[in-house]
Amino acid sequence: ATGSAAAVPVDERFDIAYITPVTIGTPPQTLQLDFDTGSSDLWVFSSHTPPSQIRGQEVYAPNKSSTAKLLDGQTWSITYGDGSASRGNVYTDNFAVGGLTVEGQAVECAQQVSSSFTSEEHMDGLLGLGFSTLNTVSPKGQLTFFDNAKSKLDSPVFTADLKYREAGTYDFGFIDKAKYTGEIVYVPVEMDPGYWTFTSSGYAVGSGNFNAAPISGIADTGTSLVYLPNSILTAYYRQVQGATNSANYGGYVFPCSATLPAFTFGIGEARFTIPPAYISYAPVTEGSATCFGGLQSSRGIGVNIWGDVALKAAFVVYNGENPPKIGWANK
Ligand SMILES: Cc1nn(C)c(C)c1CC(=O)Nc1ccccn1
Repeated sequence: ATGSAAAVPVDERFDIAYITPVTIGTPPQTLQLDFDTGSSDLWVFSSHTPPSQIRGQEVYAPNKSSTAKLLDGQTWSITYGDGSASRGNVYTDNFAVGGLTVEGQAVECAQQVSSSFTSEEHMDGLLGLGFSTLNTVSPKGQLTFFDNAKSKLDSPVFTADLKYREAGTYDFGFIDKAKYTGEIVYVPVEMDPGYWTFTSSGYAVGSGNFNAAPISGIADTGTSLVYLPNSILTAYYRQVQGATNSANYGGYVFPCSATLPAFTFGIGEARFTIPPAYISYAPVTEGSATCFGGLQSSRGIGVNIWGDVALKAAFVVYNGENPPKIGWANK
């Protein structure tokens, strides 16, 4: 079996996140979820979510699905690195992504969501594609959609083809040769503590020379920006007139009119270049002449994160074989 579904920017002006249509239950209920390789819970806005916390999101109503079953006594609670959080109870139901169906998928229903989720009106929940060891359901941890689907997939892989301000694709069970150029370069994945963690071979700022240095980090589709060691950030923003690391805005900002260099990162001998446009992420507030950078410091996070700003510069293969590996190709 295979599946394929669109990854649509939630806000076509800035790629804050990407949403993908899924169907849950019988008859099918369609929701738009943020596919997140940086976490492993599949949770949705639901009929159990307080109406005061819902602002336009679609909700999953298990009581309207003839195939929904409450997982009695199971609860979940997740807090993401940016402080956003949600929690609730758990049902199993039929779940499909782009023609690929899993029966008995654990669907975590939100009974509480934090304000940043309420304000993201087009996002009806998250679909975790990290390793199932990270799943927060207690006392019985649940499997991700990918882990449930894996045995029936033509190949135990999924791919992410995210794009700059336009719809991309998530494919399950196959690698579409039309989506990339050249060769896919694979590097090993360290699956502890449950992220898709790999090591980049180094970086270059603009047309500068390549700094060969191992940079460990996670390939995280659910995080908008790239978070790297401060030494790399200072090397980059030194090249940007008027750039400062602003305590006020919580990161590197610069005049939106500034000329930005590209940023290149290495995967083995291969090189991937993030164009300047991806790094001039967004005005700090609507209409401001100050822009927030797509490259930020990982200081205080504890892990480097290759988020959407980097992922959309490549075609990425998440290979769930044992041992897992991650493949990168230009496109
Ligand atoms: C780990 C981390 N620290 N900081 C500052 C950030 C932004 C992260 C990444 C993060 O929170 N990602 C996320 C958020 C919500 C849903 C899915 N992924």
